[in-house]
Amino acid sequence: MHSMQLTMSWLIYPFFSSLAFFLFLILFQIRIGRKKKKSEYYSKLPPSPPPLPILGNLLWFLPDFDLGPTLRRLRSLLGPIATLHIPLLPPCIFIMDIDLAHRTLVRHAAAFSHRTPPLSPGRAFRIHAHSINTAPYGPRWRRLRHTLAVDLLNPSRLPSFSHAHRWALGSLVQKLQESSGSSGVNTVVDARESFRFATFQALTLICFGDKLDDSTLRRLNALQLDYLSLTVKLSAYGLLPSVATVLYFNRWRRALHLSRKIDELLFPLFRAREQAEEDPSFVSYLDLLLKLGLDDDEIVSLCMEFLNAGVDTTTTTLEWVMVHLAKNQGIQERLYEEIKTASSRGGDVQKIPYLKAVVLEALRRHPAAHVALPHMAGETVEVDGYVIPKGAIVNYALSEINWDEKVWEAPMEFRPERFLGGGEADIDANATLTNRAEIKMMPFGAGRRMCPGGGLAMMQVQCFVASLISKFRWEVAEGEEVELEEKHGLITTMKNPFKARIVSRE
Ligand code: HEM
Repeated sequence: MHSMQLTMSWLIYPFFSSLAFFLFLILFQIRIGRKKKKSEYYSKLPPSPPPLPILGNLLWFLPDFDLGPTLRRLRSLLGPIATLHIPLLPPCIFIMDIDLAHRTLVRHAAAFSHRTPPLSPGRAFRIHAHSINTAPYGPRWRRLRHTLAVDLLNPSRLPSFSHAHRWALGSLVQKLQESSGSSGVNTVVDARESFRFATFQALTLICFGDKLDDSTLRRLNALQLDYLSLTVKLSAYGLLPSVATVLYFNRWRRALHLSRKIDELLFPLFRAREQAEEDPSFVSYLDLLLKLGLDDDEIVSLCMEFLNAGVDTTTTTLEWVMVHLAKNQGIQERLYEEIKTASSRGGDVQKIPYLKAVVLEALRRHPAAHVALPHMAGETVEVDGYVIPKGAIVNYALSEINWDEKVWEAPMEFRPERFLGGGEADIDANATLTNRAEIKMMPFGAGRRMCPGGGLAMMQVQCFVASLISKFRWEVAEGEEVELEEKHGLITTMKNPFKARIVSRE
């Protein structure tokens, strides 16, 4: 009897919840339909594939909601600006061209610097509730962003974080050396896991100001990973929070539990830092946040955003650089020689143009985010004869921009030389990361909402690559194929993690 009841509840529960969901969809569609008819703007929206009744263009995301192929099809069918109609959402505009991206994000900055409202305000999601990326465009966002982008991460302060990179690299290199045999050869290294932990370690020091002990680091790392994977699973909250709470009650409870565990770990760090003596040579993110008069919930949210936004994006960029260096031994040897020469002359390795070019090329070829965080039009704007109405969701397809054949020769090839003098990106490497008129790619976005951590990420990846190349020769593990296939999630990663063979150079 018990098992029968259980089976029935499993059958009935999804049936009624799906029925409720579709009824809601139909009612909502009718409501949107009425509004659309009223609005003259809808006839002037950027082109869209013919929408189906109720489902709109939802089928464009099938079979697996993989945005990469969807954007490519959309661009080849409709050109550099297109609309997709998704049930329950305002029109979703996709911009897939550098010039259009620049005109909207930089020239019409005030209109396009808004964000869509955060997923859900519930307790379980408060970690996302107070962050910079979800903050509405306005004075609070400006104050928080200034704290991160200017007070903490302005270029003149970046060198003060070099001890964080040295600390993390020390552990990483030791781990790699220990795992290599007496011959100095390590057959297979699961690069992603080691890189991720080292990146996480460095960012925790910049964030919290103290070197966390190994057990705290590992606990926080595990909680952060759990929280990120739940965030993906709970993305349905963006559409229908109340339905999602019922459908995914267990996940919602887990998010609540995780969020409490994170508090238990972080609150004592906050109290300890409040008591610590100030060190003018190194100010952490937490030091700055504590001075803003925010409450603990807000500080947890901002610290977790720092880690969530920084760790996996930086790790995946580092992984792609190392994959290409292992695959292209010529590029690796040239880089090694340049690093050796600069070090022997006592020069700053970070300033080697070829090193920067290699990292920029990895960011161009494999942007960690194929689409920037969604922007929202804060006012109605006309672009190239189309109307982007107030409230529309505006998405920037960074991968399509970075791989545009009109801008880049053989865009799918890995050619760091593009970023050197005389190369096709005929602006110096730094300029590609600023708001200059002549941007050719935008792995960090552009305009007022551009990634505030770009400089730190560049510095960290360059520093890690220089050290890893100086200590070891990186090869593709025997019998392993290097596939450049990508997997889309919160960020885009390598589909099959990189298995490397490393040989000590010492
Ligand atoms: C390779 C590493 C990174 C990449 C590729 C990357 C990329 C991006 C992109 C594409 C955006 C969205 C821009 C837009 O919406 O127009 C963004 C936003 C953001 N990133 Fe990064 N990021 C990286 C590292 C970091 C790091 C290290 C931090 C923190 C220290 C960080 C913090 C943020 C924040 C707070 C935002 C939201 C900005 C706002 O809404 O005003 N990112 N990032």
